[in-house]
Amino acid sequence: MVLGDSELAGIGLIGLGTMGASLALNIAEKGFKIAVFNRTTETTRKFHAEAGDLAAQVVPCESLEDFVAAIKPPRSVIIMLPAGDILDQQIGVLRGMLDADDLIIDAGNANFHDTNRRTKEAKAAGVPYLGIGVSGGEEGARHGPSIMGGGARSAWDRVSHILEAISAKHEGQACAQWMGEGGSGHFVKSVHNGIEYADMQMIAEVYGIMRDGFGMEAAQIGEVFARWNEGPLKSYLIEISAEVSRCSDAKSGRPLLDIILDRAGQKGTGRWTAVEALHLAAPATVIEAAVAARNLSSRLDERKAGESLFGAAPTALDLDALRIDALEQALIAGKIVCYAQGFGLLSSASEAYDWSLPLPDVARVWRAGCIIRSTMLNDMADALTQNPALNLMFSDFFAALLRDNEKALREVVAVSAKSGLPAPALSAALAYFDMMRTGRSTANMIQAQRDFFGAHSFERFDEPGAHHGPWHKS
Ligand SMILES: NC(=O)C1=CN([C@@H]2O[C@H](COP(=O)(O)OP(=O)(O)OC[C@H]3O[C@@H](n4cnc5c(N)ncnc54)[C@H](OP(=O)(O)O)[C@@H]3O)[C@@H](O)[C@H]2O)C=CC1
Ligand SMILES: O=C(CO)[C@H](O)[C@H](O)COP(=O)(O)O
Repeated sequence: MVLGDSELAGIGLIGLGTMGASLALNIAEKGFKIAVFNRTTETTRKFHAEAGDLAAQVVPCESLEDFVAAIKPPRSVIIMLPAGDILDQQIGVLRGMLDADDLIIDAGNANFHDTNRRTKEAKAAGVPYLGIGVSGGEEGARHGPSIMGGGARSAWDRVSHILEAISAKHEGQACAQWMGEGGSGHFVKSVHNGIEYADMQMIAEVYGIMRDGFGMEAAQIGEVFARWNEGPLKSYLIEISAEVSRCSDAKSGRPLLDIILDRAGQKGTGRWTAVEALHLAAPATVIEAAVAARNLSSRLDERKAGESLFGAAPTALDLDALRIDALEQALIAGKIVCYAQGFGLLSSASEAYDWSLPLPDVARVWRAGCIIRSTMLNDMADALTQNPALNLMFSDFFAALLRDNEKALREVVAVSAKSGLPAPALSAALAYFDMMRTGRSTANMIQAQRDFFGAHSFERFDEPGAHHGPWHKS
């Protein structure tokens, strides 16, 4: 296939799966001619055949050679494949066919350590590389995702007009931004996903209280979520929780939610976030609890064995013991804590990796297009603009909101604990809140124990320096 100059595409995309296909159509729709390639040729043909009016903007390629030849140099190529070795293999093959100034953009989810490595490898080879996080699922990719860029600024500037054009807009502002060097964009996306896990888990916990504690039907629960979506919790995840709760199964006529197996999948992004939080000693306990809850959910047989052994927890709640409103308020408080931890983690990483992550801009980029978009993120952007270094929980706006809702979080965690209804993420949020407002903690006991068994020393309130105890060991 030999194309004339005017027929060449301005950009290329490899991987026409859920995200890649939607992103390619979005790019085409915004007026950029795009060459596409997919491992399975049939998918490329089908994609082009179904592109409708946009087909003219798409150059379908059945070989990588044709794909490379179809893009105008210096080329920009987006790769939208599963994370890991697959990506390294694709980069390896592609790089061998590209020119030195051709830009490769990994737009899939990636462990930021891998992106750091790939960026270094690209730099050593003198070729440009970007790792960008894209959020919004299939719909977002098609009509406007949130985009978190990472890599050399000069490489970002080459394609920023395209990425901004295809991104979601919040009050006219593009939700696409360069976050910093190397793997920073993928790190921000990873934390986005960690927060996504935590938001989803906390919603699932209040769903459990309504289902198992209050004995509410899925449709009734859906009405509650829909109502909450008109208040401070207004967000995409609450909106879709209402929708999935109200959905019926065509086959059985039952609520679809009631026949979905309670075993959560995961592709690893939440785990990457939790692992990195531990690595950086940044408390992200709500995210960690959410990742653990997914891991635990997959142990279906073990959970069933546990139920046979210990009996299911007594779950029936006295409706008077808890108000539905308290669940909404608990979610508000839990959400604030979770985001405070998420932004704290970003701040720790920014310092550790010398990134200068623009935290207010992270909040801004998350306001539209992405899975965790919510009205609260607008207030977070404002609070972080005032003071990006301050724990979000301590900002005037969120401190006031926490004061109003903390009691309900405590009430919900206490009642669920007493009733045997698991609420690990909400409990983690409450424990963090309580620890963060305890000036005199119990770590003096830990220090004494450490010094006792390992001569690790401790500090004193009344004297500087390192001290040892007069421990009498037998
Ligand atoms: N789904 C989502 O909501 C989101 C996904 N992402 C990320 O986007 C990326 C793509 O995800 P998604 O579109 O959902 O995935 P899909 O499973 O829908 O598509 C995967 C794509 O990768 C191709 N592929 C798989 N294995 C190979 C291989 N060994 N060599 C070459 N091509 C291969 C597939 O080609 P073939 O047709 O030949 O199988 C297909 O085009 C991932 O990194 C994911 O984490 C990011 C944000 C949201
Ligand atoms: O990045 C995403 C959303 O933002 C993807 O949908 C991702 O796959 C979600 O993570 P998991 O599969 O682990 O639930």
